[in-house]
Amino acid sequence: MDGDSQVIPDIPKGNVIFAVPKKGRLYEQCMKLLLGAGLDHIRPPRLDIAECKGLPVTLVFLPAHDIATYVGEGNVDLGITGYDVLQESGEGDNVETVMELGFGKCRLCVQAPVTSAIKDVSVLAGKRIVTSFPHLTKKFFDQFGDDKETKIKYVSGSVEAACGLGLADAVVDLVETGTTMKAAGLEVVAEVVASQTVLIANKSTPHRQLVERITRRIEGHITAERYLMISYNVSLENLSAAQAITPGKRSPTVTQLQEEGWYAVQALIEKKKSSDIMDQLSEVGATDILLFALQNSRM
Ligand SMILES: Nc1ncnc2c1ncn2[C@@H]1O[C@H](COP(=O)(O)OP(=O)(O)OP(=O)(O)O)[C@@H](O)[C@H]1O
Ligand SMILES: O=P(O)(O)OC[C@H]1O[C@H](OP(=O)(O)OP(=O)(O)O)[C@H](O)[C@@H]1O
Repeated sequence: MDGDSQVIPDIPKGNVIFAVPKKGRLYEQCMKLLLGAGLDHIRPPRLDIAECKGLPVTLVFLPAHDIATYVGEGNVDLGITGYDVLQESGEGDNVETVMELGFGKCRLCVQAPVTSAIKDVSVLAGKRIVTSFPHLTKKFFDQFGDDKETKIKYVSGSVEAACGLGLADAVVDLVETGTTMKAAGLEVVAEVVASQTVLIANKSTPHRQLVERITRRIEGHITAERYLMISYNVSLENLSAAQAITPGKRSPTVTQLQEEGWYAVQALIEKKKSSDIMDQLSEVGATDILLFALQNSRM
């Protein structure tokens, strides 16, 4: 891959080119992630390109739906987009999924009007389907054989409106909470693919070391967001019960206190389980239970 892009000029030679969504659903969380990973940058007004401070990384802001194609074709080294977009792009052979990022979770589903009461998705083979994911949709309906050629039409957004407007018998669209689907009088008939946001890299990037460094930074930030450090004191007789509640990522740190028969324990715990864990520790006799946020981490 050629480091100096033909797509956007003025990219310093040797820089990693990292594509992130320029707007839409994933934008805010991607910006938070970049900041947390120390990829500080200033984006000049109206420009879709920014240099990172202190690292040879150029950010390019692109539509989420195009990012897998750029990474697959090698114009860009690294990218953040939905797993659904990666699958739709057909670039799986050229792109490595480096890491799942834990947000943007949704399901690409075949949806039909509730009034049609379709339970078996195969009855939609050969019918009119509207979607923003035509390749995945074709692949899905191909399982029912070539004889029933399903008529797949692409629209760029508001897919849920297609049945009500008479353009489609069913749609293939994303579902998260189901609010959009229900409001349009649709229901899920089948799941095509489950998705979340992923960090992807071109398999032949010449910047492997820098890509790995950025990956470790993002991983460190995600761990710091997902975990808390808990610390407590516990007597020897209750130590093993308490340790079983807080096994830590590898193992808890156990230190003997000056007071005979008492120990201080520190361990990482999942943020979402922290209240339950504190209750359980208290129940097995732990005292002085404290929780600390992590600023950042490297595992
Ligand atoms: N409701 C949702 N919940 C969770 N993730 C979603 C949802 N809708 C979309 N996504 C994820 O975000 C990605 C980008 O979707 P989005 O609708 O923001 O597209 P866009 O092209 O970036 O923006 P826009 O539609 O505003 O042009 C999707 O491919 C999917 O992975
Ligand atoms: O299950 P829900 O929580 O309702 O989310 C699903 C909706 O979110 C996305 O659309 P978005 O709002 O991004 O707009 P779009 O239709 O223009 O893509 C997706 O295409 C669905 O329509």
